Amino acid sequence: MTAAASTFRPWTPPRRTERLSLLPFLWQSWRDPLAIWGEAHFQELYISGQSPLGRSLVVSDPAGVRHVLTDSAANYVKGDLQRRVLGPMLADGLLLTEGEQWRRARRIMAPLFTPAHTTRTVEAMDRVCRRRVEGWRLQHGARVLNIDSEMSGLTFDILSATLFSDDLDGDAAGFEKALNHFLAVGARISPLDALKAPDWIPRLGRVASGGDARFFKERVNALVARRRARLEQGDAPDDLLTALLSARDEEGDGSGLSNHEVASNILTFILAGHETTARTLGWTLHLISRDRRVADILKAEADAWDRSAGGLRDLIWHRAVIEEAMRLFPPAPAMIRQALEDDVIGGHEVKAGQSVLIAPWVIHRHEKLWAEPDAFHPERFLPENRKSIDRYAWLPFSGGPRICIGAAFAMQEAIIALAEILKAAEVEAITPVEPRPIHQVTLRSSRTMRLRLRARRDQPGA
Ligand code: HEM
Repeated sequence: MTAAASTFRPWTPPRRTERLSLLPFLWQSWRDPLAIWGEAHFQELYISGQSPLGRSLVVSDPAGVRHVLTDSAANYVKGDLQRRVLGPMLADGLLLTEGEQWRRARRIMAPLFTPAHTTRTVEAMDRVCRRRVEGWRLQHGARVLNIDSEMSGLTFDILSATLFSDDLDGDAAGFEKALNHFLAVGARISPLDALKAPDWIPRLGRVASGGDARFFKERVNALVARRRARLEQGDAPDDLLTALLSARDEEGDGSGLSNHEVASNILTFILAGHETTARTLGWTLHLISRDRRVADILKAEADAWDRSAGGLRDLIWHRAVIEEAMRLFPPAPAMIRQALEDDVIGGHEVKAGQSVLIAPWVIHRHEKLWAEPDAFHPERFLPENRKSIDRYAWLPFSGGPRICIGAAFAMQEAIIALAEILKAAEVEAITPVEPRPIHQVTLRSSRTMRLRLRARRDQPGA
């Protein structure tokens, strides 16, 4: 690392030094699972033990992670917990299905998310980003923005424009409200889930958020039905929804996705795609607001970008800063897998049915895997340094066959959004108190993140 490298260290939650007994464990799992991690998790590559959830193995060794996610992926399923938490919304979408149902849907959808296919959306993404930045009217003075809601609105608008040509009934604000309520109330790990209580015992959070799930389902079902009708009339727009409805399982029996499958996947894209990218942008802007040197490098790079798809390749600092932000603040902080059969991972026995935890939050800040793990050093991800990072030590998008299908889409979107913001604005902190991460399905800020955006005065003609 160069002498001039940044040394900003974002606020890091305190780490436990003692074991949690059952009740505090259940309380923390519900309130904020980040508080469960202890000092040892960031020092040991395997932690096996009897947790209140039963026997589990926390795997942070890149070789062990590779074993679970890739080499022996067929032996590890997602398990009940994720399905119980997200099932009410996403039951038959790609994120939660398993076996042949998942394989067939992934085969059909994979060609729509390749980097080459994603490049076709650059212009639409850029249009949406410019519209949002112009809407801030920075020329009339600096503005303090609610970054959480601005970034959620932005990534929702991008999905809406690129996936379904803005054809979804209802405004972004309505969706954001329902989504926030669902994440804050419905999608928590209920102590009853953790204790594997039967489904007929109602979970309060899920009952309270039933309206959110209905709101989403009704809108998306109507969208799919409308589009199917337009396809039959021959006037459907050329976007991802049309592609989803037209795609066929060429390697299989040639059939397509049902309306229900398409609706479940649109909901999955909205939930898995817009919230994660919004949080990535929020944490990235927070880091930039605290590091003037990095901000200056990014502004120069953004100014040089001609808004072309080809020019995105030159935004190497943009990519590096976003990747470093996702290392420090992984939008999906933990993944759970359940072993189907007995196995051994890195010398540790795993019994059939046992849970295996892979936590990017822990792996990305592990003392054995990173130099200065809690410091913001985007240089790590510059092309000349990146090759020394183990593929399985940096997993914001997971790995193996169940790797995020939207990874190229999300990176492209985040880079464009950041470049458009920095072409126009300085990003400034408004208080020395930093936002604190909390794990609520995604890694969010425990209090609303606010930053000041000021029109840049150093641009030609400013
Ligand atoms: C920064 C943004 C994003 C992050 C950090 C992220 C992260 C992840 C992770 C970690 C997984 C694996 C979950 C697991 O194995 O338990 C995943 C899966 C998935 N993601 Fe993303 N994601 C992002 C953006 C997107 C976008 C933009 C889309 C769609 C437009 C998307 C759609 C999906 C889908 C459908 C899956 C399930 C894939 C499968 O199981 O085959 N994600 N994502």
